[in-house]
Amino acid sequence: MSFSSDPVVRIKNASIFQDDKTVLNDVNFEIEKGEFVFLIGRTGGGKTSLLKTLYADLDLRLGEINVAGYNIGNIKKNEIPLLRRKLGIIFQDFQLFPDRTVAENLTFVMKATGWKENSKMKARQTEVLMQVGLGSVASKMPHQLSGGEQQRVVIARALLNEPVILLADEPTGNLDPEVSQGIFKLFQDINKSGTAVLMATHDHTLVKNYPARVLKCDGGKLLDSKLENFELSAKYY
Ligand SMILES: Nc1ncnc2c1ncn2[C@@H]1O[C@H](COP(=O)(O)OP(=O)(O)OP(=O)(O)O)[C@@H](O)[C@H]1O
Repeated sequence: MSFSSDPVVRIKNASIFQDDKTVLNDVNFEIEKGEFVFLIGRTGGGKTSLLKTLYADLDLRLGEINVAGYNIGNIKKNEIPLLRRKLGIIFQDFQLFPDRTVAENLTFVMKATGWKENSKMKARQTEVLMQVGLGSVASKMPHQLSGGEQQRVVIARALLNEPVILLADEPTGNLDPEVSQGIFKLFQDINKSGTAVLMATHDHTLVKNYPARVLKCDGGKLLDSKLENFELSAKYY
């Protein structure tokens, strides 16, 4: 059972694996409702693996992880879609279907997560598209949108089910600096409205300019700026 004051993410003594290799050892942290947290570290340091473990894409073999009230260590296969309904996942692997309109892309996710009534689906789509600053793109194909607009649609899709936390892997990667700024501002706005954010990034300018808690994958350990000071400058990640 989960209570409204419980952290959104709670990790105790967990190890993160890729195949038989331990990527991170003895990971411990909590993320509270509405918190904003950066996840940094060198390429191959384990950011993506950690995020994938949180949404039950990688098995948890050691330690305890609780996400949005689900115990990831013993989650059943048929509970995984229910867990993911509570999360907004923004990953390179989850791009838009190129052969479907924006509305069809959103409808696909909604049907897969239990939405049935067309009128309600349409209303919610309009809401989330407005929230990400896109008024009139529902009937467009992804290729008719700029990279930044496509990323906004991906974020809108992640918001459809009012997630308690957004898990984002390099959401501003591959975008011009100015467009990245706009996307980052959108994450800030979403966070201000109460959704927690865990964002993996290599963009040291963002991390430097926006004071927030930082978790850093560093040599198989996860450091937490809440507990210790560490170097944030670019040359270290
Ligand atoms: N599918 C996979 N199968 C086996 N090993 C993998 C797989 N994906 C990643 N790894 C390994 O796991 C380790 C952690 O990789 P991970 O992708 O989590 O790091 P990262 O910090 O997200 O890196 P990047 O910043 O480049 O995205 C690396 O040594 C990587 O080679």
